Amino acid sequence: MGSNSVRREGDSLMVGLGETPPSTDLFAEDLFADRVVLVTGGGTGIGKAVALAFADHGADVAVVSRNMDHLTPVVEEIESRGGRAYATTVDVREYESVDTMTETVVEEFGGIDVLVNNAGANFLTPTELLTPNGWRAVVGTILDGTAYCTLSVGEHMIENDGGAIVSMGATNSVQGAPYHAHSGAGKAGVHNLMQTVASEWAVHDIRANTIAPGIIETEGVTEAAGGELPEEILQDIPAERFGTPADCVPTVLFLTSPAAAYVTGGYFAVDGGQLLASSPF
Ligand SMILES: CCCCCCC/C=C/C(=O)SCCNC(=O)CCNC(=O)[C@H](O)C(C)(C)COP(=O)(O)OP(=O)(O)OC[C@H]1O[C@@H](n2cnc3c(N)ncnc32)[C@H](O)[C@@H]1OP(=O)(O)O
Ligand SMILES: NC(=O)C1=CN([C@@H]2O[C@H](COP(=O)(O)OP(=O)(O)OC[C@H]3O[C@@H](n4cnc5c(N)ncnc54)[C@H](OP(=O)(O)O)[C@@H]3O)[C@@H](O)[C@H]2O)C=CC1
Repeated sequence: MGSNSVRREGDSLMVGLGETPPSTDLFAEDLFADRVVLVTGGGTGIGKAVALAFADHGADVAVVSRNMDHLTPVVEEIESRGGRAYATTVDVREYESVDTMTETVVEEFGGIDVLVNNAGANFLTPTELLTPNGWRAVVGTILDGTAYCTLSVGEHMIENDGGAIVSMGATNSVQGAPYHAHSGAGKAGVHNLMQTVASEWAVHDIRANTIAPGIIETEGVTEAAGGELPEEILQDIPAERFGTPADCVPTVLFLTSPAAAYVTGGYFAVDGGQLLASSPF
């Protein structure tokens, strides 16, 4: 535990930089009762943790991605906890596929109240080695995918009296950094898109916000980093640890709940302080 933590022994509601408690210790059990939540990339990593948490708070949850093998276990897990869940495949880079996904989920659950644009892709590469296809694979998933899901589900939300959208950005969108040309540009676009949507769709009772995870330990980021997260990175993280999917969950739940009714167009880093400047001394 870092020296800046305030923590009492055995107290799960500590305030500080320790572990994030399970959302069920923080939010009402029925916070999302009668709500339908769609999580893209909901079969792995952060998306899976978010999908399970929404279900724990009463939501009907749809998880979508390209590969059913990732999704089926999440549906089974939610159903085993007594919730309702549904999975369907989608490639968020293809608008037709996205529109079919929206129709299918609306047909299954009768509507969509919350959209979590979580599907993502990344790999690290020197910019001069980035091929047009590599650019498209990443920017197509991050930016086109977020835009297509927002347009398709947004149309439905506009017709149906509102909703809340949260998109996963990344701290690498704030300033350029080596090996992130595609990912950084795509994530910057995601935040800008959420701000525009927030400004235009407030009249439709739709809120849109961006969450920027720092480095969250998942199989996806480990693969994107080339198989291992270098420990040296921890020197730049005041919390002195990598994040976990559980660290991202409460911010997603807060931003899509009525507690955030006046919060839209925002950018929320969940990064253990990674974006803060390092000491000049
Ligand atoms: C160390 C700290 C890192 C901090 C990063 C923090 C910011 C963000 C983090 C995250 O987003 S973590 C989550 C990442 N999760 C994933 O990436 C999971 C999904 N990943 C994928 O789907 C693939 O890895 C993919 C490559 C991103 C997409 O796969 P797809 O099947 O669509 O494409 P391919 O046909 O395999 O390849 C397309 C194109 O891209 C080139 N390419 C793929 N991998 C690499 C690589 N590691 N290095 C360089 N180039 C790569 C591939 O060669 C193809 O291009 P062409 O050869 O056809 O020109
Ligand atoms: N982990 C981290 O350190 C950070 C993560 N983020 C962002 O958070 C989000 C989740 O990251 P994380 O959990 O680590 O990543 P994962 O790799 O675990 O998750 C990515 C998910 O996106 C899905 N996906 C990828 N491409 C597509 C596509 N074309 N269509 C539909 N679904 C797709 C994948 O499922 P499938 O293969 O079945 O399609 C997978 O479930 C991403 O947006 C990521 O960029 C941002 C900053 C840091």
